[in-house]
Amino acid sequence: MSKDGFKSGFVAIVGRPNVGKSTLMNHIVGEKIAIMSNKAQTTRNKIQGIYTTDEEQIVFIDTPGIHKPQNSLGDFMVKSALSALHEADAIWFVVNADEERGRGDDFIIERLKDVKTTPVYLVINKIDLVHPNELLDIIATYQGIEGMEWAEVFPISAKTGANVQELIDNVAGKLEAGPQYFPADQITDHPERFVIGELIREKVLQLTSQEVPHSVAVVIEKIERESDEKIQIQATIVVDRPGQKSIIIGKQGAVIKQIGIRARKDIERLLGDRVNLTTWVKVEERWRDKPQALQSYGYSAEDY
Ligand SMILES: Nc1nc2c(ncn2[C@@H]2O[C@H](COP(=O)(O)OP(=O)(O)OP(=O)(O)O)[C@@H](O)[C@H]2O)c(=O)[nH]1
Repeated sequence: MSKDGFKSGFVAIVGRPNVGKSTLMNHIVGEKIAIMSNKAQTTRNKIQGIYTTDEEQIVFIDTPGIHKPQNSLGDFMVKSALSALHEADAIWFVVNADEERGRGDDFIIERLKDVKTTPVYLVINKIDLVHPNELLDIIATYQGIEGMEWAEVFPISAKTGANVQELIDNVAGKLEAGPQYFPADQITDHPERFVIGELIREKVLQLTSQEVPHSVAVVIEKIERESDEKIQIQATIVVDRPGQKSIIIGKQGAVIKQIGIRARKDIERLLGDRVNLTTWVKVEERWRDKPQALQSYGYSAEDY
């Protein structure tokens, strides 16, 4: 649900193995991570954790494609990892204060140089293991790298929590107004389901301007892997008047076709896979008055 003044966005966390990404996630979102990482890996760009307050929601994503040596990657993997980075609102590049900058770090920095539009944070973790006097020298080894500019530099300790809240607050300050993609306390088997619905809903609203009220609901009926590189998604757009249905469908289906094309592009970026999206429009009169309908469309009664 969109709330007035609510902000949301996506933060991609990258860094070579063992720098403490999971520990950082754990510190930020606690137990929820265990639930997230137990989920079958249907997507390549995994949602790692979700941080929600009354004012904002940050969805943390992992882009495994960027961590692997290039020769073992298909073009598609690289592209999808990179497009996820471009689409994120911020990137946290996590390094280890206790170890020298190495090839694994440089490999990722090379990829990050291509990301021009998203702010990249240098997050120096494990500062509890080094003397504060050493910090400036450590930071210096990451500065002045040609073609790489850090939007912010944050020394932290994921283990003790030092400076982590400051890091979160800083990135939250950069987010734009947006919907609460996930319920604050509920992580489902398919955490992407809600976001996918919101992406489709957004396209409906964009393409029908004022003619279709914000109350339109999108139900994701099915998310199924069709092949190694393709996911089948079936969505139903629910409206409460036949007139709205014809607006959404448009002349000879022109509008619904555009909705599908635009939503599919965004969903592909989110999931890092190709998507086959089918959308239906259904009229359910006064669905918002029916508690049962509300529940099946993913809203709880308190939302209205
Ligand atoms: N002292 C200290 N140890 C830390 C800190 N953050 C993480 N560690 C330790 O570093 C090790 C690696 O941490 P992980 O969180 O598993 O690292 P990761 O980056 O998620 O590693 P991969 O899952 O392999 O990518 C663990 O033993 C952590 O306990 C920190 O701030 N200080």
